[in-house]
Amino acid sequence: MRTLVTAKQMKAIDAYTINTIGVPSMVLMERAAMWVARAVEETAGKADVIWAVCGTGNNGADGVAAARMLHLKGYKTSLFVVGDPDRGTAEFLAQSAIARNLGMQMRPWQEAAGEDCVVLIDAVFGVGLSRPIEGEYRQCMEMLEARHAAHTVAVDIPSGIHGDTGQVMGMALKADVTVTFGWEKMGTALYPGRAYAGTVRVCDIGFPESALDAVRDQEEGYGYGLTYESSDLCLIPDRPAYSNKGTFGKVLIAAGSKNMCGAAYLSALAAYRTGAGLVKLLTVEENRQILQERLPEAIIATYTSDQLIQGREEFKKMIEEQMNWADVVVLGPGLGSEPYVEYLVEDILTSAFVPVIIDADGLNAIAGHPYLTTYFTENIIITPHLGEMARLIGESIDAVKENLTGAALEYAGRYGITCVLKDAATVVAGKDGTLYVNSSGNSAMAKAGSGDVLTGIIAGLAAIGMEEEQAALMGVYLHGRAGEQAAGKIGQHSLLASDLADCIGAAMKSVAHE
Ligand SMILES: NC(=O)C1=CN([C@@H]2O[C@H](COP(=O)(O)OP(=O)(O)OC[C@H]3O[C@@H](n4cnc5c(N)ncnc54)[C@H](O)[C@@H]3O)[C@@H](O)[C@H]2O)[C@@H](O)CC1
Ligand SMILES: [K+]
Repeated sequence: MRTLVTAKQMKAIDAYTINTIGVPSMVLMERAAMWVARAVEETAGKADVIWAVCGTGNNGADGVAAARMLHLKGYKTSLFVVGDPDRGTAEFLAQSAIARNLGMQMRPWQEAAGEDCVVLIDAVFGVGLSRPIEGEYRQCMEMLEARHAAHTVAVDIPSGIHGDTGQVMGMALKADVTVTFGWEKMGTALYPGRAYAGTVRVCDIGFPESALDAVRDQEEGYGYGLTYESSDLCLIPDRPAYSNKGTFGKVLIAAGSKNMCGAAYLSALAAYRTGAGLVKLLTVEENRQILQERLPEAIIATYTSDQLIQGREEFKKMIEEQMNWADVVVLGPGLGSEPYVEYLVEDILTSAFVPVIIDADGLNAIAGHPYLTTYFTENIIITPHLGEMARLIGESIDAVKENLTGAALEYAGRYGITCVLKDAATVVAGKDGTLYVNSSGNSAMAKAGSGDVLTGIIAGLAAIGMEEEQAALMGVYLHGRAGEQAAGKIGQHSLLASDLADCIGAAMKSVAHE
């Protein structure tokens, strides 16, 4: 499990370490610069020209210090400054004085035009970036972008990427390696920042772990972000030897509509592959035969759309019985948009007292009939993609994209539910402010049916005993791991959602304790 911090949190950690613990700011900076210099040395030869392009804040000061270290080791290092050097931070002024005392020239960035650069140290902005990049800064960064250095090392975060949201603030510089300090920044865990960062190295510069606790919950009102790694797969419960199919939970999947049964099939398959003991598909009568053929392991229960509208009370009773049977429910894949879907959603939400994972058309029904949110309980997990989230909150997709974590946290907090907001780096927000950013998976998973598999995985994990929020976090991670396994076998372009489901077992097999 790794911690992710926002820019504000990181600044508070800096301030606490310096002011309360008493580690001098320059000591932290010297360590930071050593890691940056080391990353440069891994690729630069003594004959290669290295540029350190530095803003006048502390990110720039890191850059100046790293350049000085490389200069002392005999590398051809040029120092360029963007912004007014006389108005730099105290650390920037101190680092500049040291560099000059050692005979280094600090030149305005405009003088770089016409010179060569093999390795670029990007130290224009760090986590202090707070507004779009314009004017001189933009001109400088455009010049750097056009220069196409063979290798770019970003200091802390690629300049131009927002430390909290990963958004490009007007423009940003692409890095091959980002050397970051203390903890990984939210802005390089989320896209597009993640695509700009290259390989992220988290380097220890002496922040004590206690700094994390000391500044927790400051400003934002919620804690740190987290992301899983391989070793966290061991959080998935064991399968006890003395057990039967009832031990591993019963999943009910309310999904599919006339001529649409693929989503229901994929969700059910994934729930079984994740370990559920019994999976029942609740769908329209037209789907019975094909689903029975595709997945004979599943129990099939059906209804007709007429039955639903005409005999509502009868229908409600049937739904209540199904809900009593289930340990976990999936609601939505492929349900379509017929008027009866609203009633189906209402009846399930009012009679289910177990975790309910709502996806796709289930969410669309809720977006179209907002009164349905009044039935939300803490058992609910919603799994919207960006478009579904935009519909749920009545915003544009772009607005959701600009602040994925904010949108997910706000919605989860407002209704006291778990919100899985699906994107290339999926975000999960819990009712109490848990914030997870996923690090597994790949673009091969961007295909129809992938979301249906995710609902099945989360349901499967809940069925084998994980608490709903944990099942959502782990489900997202495991889904990505299955995608990595499947793409490795089948290839990035050819992967199908069913391959993803079939690779869940291999992904789970990498559990440390197996
Ligand atoms: N002692 C410390 O405080 C440490 C700081 N560290 C470095 O310090 C960085 C943070 O430094 P700063 O807080 O000084 O901030 P930055 O160096 O990231 O940015 C400098 C300043 O630019 C201004 N600014 C923001 N957006 C702008 C825009 N669009 N156009 C023009 N100016 C803009 C802001 O006033 C900001 O304070 C970290 O990313 C890290 O690299 C590390 O050396 C670790 C230790
Ligand atoms: K930077």
